[in-house]
Amino acid sequence: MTEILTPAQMRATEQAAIDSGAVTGLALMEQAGAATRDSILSYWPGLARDRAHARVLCGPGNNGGDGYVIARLLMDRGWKVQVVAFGAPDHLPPDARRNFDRYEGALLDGATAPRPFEGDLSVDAVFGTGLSRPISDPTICGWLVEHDRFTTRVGASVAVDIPSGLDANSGKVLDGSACARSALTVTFHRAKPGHYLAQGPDYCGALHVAGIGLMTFRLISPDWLPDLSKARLAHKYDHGHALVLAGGHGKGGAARLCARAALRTGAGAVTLLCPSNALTENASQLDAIMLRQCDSPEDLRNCLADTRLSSVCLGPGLGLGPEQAALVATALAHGRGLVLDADAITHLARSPEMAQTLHEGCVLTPHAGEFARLFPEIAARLDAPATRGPAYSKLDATRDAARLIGATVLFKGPDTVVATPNGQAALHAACYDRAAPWLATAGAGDVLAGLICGLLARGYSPFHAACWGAYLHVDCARTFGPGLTADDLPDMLPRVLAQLTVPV
Ligand SMILES: NC(=O)C1=CN([C@@H]2O[C@H](COP(=O)(O)OP(=O)(O)OC[C@H]3O[C@@H](n4cnc5c(N)ncnc54)[C@H](OP(=O)(O)O)[C@@H]3O)[C@@H](O)[C@H]2O)[C@@H](O)CC1
Ligand SMILES: [K+]
Repeated sequence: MTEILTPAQMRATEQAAIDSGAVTGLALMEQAGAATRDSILSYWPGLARDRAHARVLCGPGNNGGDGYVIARLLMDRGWKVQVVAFGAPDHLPPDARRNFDRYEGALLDGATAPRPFEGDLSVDAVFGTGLSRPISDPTICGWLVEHDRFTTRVGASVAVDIPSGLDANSGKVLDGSACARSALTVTFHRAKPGHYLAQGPDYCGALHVAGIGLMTFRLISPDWLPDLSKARLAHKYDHGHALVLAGGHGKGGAARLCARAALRTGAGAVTLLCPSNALTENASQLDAIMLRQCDSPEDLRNCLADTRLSSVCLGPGLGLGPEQAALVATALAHGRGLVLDADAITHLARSPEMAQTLHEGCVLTPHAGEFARLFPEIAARLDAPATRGPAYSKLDATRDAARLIGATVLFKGPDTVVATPNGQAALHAACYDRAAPWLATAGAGDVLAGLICGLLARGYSPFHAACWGAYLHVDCARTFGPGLTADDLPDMLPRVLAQLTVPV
């Protein structure tokens, strides 16, 4: 089911997120602008290559504010940009005014700017969901006619949130109003009824719905999982290559469990890296998983130089010495999709400098004890008795932790919560018909880290890899049932995936 929101519901959602402190209006506006830029670049790859010339029509409200962000972000990519501004800057709402001030490109007055525009892309950021009456101002009407003609003449045109003049609630052009067609409309968080009703589709062209980091908590459920089938004609490296670091001699079990899980998710290849003293032990227990020696950060750097490597997992059985701390620091410096579990989390808790190098490609998978070591204040707040409602929840704590540390956090437990630095969050509760008590077994966490690493290798985002890893983990446990040990979990994946993929 795809949810749509009326403009009033959307405003309430934005306001609730802002009031909760999860996000600021300015951050939402930045995300809206960035999402529009990304849609433009993916919809017209030719323009992305050529560093095109864009014109942005900016209105007197926050829709105009989005326009100033888009103008700045396109300029940052080397585009030539001009803004045609409507309304006095002093009357812009605060967030739009901040973005007006941050834009340093050409600024033309609507009354005097030349037209027609001979560039490559026209952006309509005149009015969005705040349209309250028909557009009758002759200057604005003239520019909307110009944008509409550009759509016919040139083709590459974008409406920000909704075509100006179209009512987002009904899809009707307000009586007597000007309204401009675009080739592409980029709306935020959820589509609105007006994108689908009445004249809406004729004016919108194509419709992109883009996330802007609005805090939505969702339950991780099978209807949300993608089809995890492998592409029919793809090469093994098209499905990614995961790297798992193992500890020394006699400590390799956890990393092998992790690597086997990563390979079973469908990653094209998995390599286990271990010190030379553990090569024989690992070689005797691995076949489909490749093995490579790593005795120093230099060895790891050499390995990471292979651009086919798409994700890395560190932590299970890794070890807590300074040599292993250096490996964690080296992996972090490489900026790839990275799962940090177990001992890697302890290294992060010991070194605030290292924690500062976490980036958005990282997923941390702490259990309660590790979470408390890494986020002592947040954990104390979560553990305090709930004396008043609404009480501080594991959802709140995970979201705060992710924002604080700048990486996706999966806070393990029977109630597993996943959150990203921008406030996205999801919950997988292994209770009711998803109860999996047999999952409380040694090594189960290593398998979870491997599932996430495998999904990251396949190209899923940190948030989705973590959410879907949590789901698959519980499904594997439930499929096996009583008597489960961690080694059984990866072997359950074929049956679980068969239920979730479309047969070829
Ligand atoms: N809220 C958020 O956090 C986020 C919001 N976002 C963005 O904000 C948009 C909503 O912004 P908004 O509410 O400021 O409304 P917007 O569409 O810019 O217009 C309002 C202005 O236009 C004026 N006006 C209206 N009709 C008119 C007419 N016919 N002729 C002339 N003037 C007219 C109106 O004047 P007033 O009615 O007050 O006299 C007011 O000055 C939304 O679509 C999305 O793009 C994103 O950044 C994500 C975060
Ligand atoms: K618009």
